[in-house]
Amino acid sequence: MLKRAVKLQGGECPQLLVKGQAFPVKRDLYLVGFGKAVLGMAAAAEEILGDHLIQGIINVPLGIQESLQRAGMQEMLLKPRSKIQVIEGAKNNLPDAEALKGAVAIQELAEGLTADDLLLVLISGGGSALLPAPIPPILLKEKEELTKTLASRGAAIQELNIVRKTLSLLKGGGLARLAYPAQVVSLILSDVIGDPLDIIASGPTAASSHSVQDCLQILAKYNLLHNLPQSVETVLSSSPTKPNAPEDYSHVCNIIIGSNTLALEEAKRQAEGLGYATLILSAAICGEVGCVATLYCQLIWLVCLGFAGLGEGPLGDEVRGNLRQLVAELGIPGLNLAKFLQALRGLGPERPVCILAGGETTVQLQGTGKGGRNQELALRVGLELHRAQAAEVSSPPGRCEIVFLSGGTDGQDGPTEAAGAVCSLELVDEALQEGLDVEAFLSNNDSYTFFSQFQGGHHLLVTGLTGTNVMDIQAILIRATERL
Ligand SMILES: Nc1ncnc2c1ncn2[C@@H]1O[C@H](COP(=O)(O)OP(=O)(O)OP(=O)(O)O)[C@@H](O)[C@H]1O
Ligand SMILES: O=C(O)[C@H](O)CO
Repeated sequence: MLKRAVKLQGGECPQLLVKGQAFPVKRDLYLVGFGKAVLGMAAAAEEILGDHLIQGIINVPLGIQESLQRAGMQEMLLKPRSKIQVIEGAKNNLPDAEALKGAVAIQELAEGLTADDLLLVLISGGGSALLPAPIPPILLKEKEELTKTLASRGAAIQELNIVRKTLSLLKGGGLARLAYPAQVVSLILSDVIGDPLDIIASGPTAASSHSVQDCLQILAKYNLLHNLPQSVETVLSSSPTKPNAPEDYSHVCNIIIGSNTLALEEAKRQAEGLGYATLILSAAICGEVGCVATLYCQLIWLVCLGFAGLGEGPLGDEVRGNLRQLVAELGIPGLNLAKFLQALRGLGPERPVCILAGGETTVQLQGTGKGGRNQELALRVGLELHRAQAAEVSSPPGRCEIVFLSGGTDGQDGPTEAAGAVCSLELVDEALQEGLDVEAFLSNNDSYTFFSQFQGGHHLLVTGLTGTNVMDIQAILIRATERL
């Protein structure tokens, strides 16, 4: 994605070109980065920048270089004798001493820049844990404990990162302020619904749209306000001790070079190239995984009804009513369901249909099994389709072939080596023939174990680390299997 967005134009005064915007490289070009996908971004950037790059520092997840090396993904690794220093840390996405060391090094580099320098900042998901910079006297351990407790109490990423920004020297625009007066150009892979610049990796180069009040409200919401460490009380009660620097961000340009929306648009182009009539439902799918599975099943049923010429009848009306209720329950931001359903009406059985969507579901873990939200979603869709078919007491209206895929774009899904999984209408029956009870696996959140066993693991989606991280993607393929 970075190679598509970034070019360097040489000459008397080199220009960094990013998605049509030009930034003069007046003197020296520096690079910093932090996030799960930043190593691959830095490898691409290094190739483009060549000798123009003076120095770089990137903070990446512990062990990522070794795992990419083992996977033979050389294009995601820096060249030998690279000018970019790599610091690995934040094991299990939690800030640690190594990540703190890297954050200090990045802070020192930024503070030393002049008005003639250009700082390229590479940001991706996982960046918050990889750029810890607690405002003194807050200790790293205190900040880590606070954010871990918030997460365990169900705080959304937006809430987590508002608290992180308030307690950080570098988040919430702090890095950009420290880099002043250098030109700052941030290249961002968004892993947050809606691509909010000041929430992605806690917005180190974006003006924060939140206040200490917002932070206090979040801490109160999760019953944390009255047992905070003294250091956190001190910071919250005094005006944030950010370095004196201009409040304006005219020296900063934040550019999203990868997002779920961009990924879905590319997937749409690919699907249409394969002959599918393709629609994008949303890049903001959110909510409990079971409810989202029901939403997808109802959508699939509506397409099958349409193929059978029953879409405009009472059955179709019933399904559309269910969809409106589910979308309202999930609270999917920006989804215009009426417009989507209107577009769906235009699809007939003469062409196979592809429905694309993306975002991040939530899974309330009840069991002790192994899995991820994408594998769980695929298994739940398989079960929902089976139940809908049983309720229809026949095969789906109009005899359709259905395939559902859900995958994490970073190539990982939960603590497994799978990125996600694929299911079909026949999954539950075929599993039963192998003695596998889908409901039992789901009740134990054990989707990985199921897909590893079912049909020799062929329904597991295993991509390896992809070098990007723009949340999760779902693809639904529906084909009429007989002339209607
Ligand atoms: N056994 C399981 N079954 C279903 N979902 C699980 C299971 N174990 C963990 N999860 C879910 O996986 C999610 C963690 O996924 P993952 O490790 O891919 O990190 P992530 O949240 O996607 O991080 P990033 O956004 O940086 O990639 C958690 O939200 C958790 O609910
Ligand atoms: O690092 C983070 O804050 C999350 O991945 C959201 O960007």
